[in-house]
Amino acid sequence: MKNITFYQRFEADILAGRKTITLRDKSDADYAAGDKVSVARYEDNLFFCHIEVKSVTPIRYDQLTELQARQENMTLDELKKVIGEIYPGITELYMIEFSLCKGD
Ligand SMILES: CC(=O)Nc1ccn([C@H]2C[C@H](O)[C@@H](CO)O2)c(=O)n1
Repeated sequence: MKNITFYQRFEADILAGRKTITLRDKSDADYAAGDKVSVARYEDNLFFCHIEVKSVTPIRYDQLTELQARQENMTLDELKKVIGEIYPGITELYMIEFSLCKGD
C-alpha cells in the first residue's frame, strides 16, 4: 500500500472530512484514482487513517481559487501562504483529491 504524510495540524480536518484535497509537488504526487493510501503524521510518522484517492490533477499555483481553498478548509490567502511556506517559489502543483476510508 502507498503512504502519504500530512502535518499534524491537518489531522483533525482530515478525520472530520473537512479537508478533501492536498496540493503536492511532483515528487510527492505518485498516486492514481482508486489507490488506497495509508496516512501518517509527518512529525512522528504515526498512522491515523486510510484515504482513497479520487483523482490527481495538475494545477498551477496561480490557478488556485476559493474552490481549492474550501476543499482544504482554508481561505485562499491561507492556502497560498501554506503552499508558499512548504514549497517556496513553486508554480506547478498536483491536486490529489481523496475521501476518508471509514472503519479502518
Ligand atoms: C513533506 C510534505 O510536503 N508534507 C506536506 C505537504 C502538504 N501538506 C498539506 C498542507 C496543505 O494543507 C496541503 C497542500 O499542500 O497539504 C501536508 O500536510 N504535508
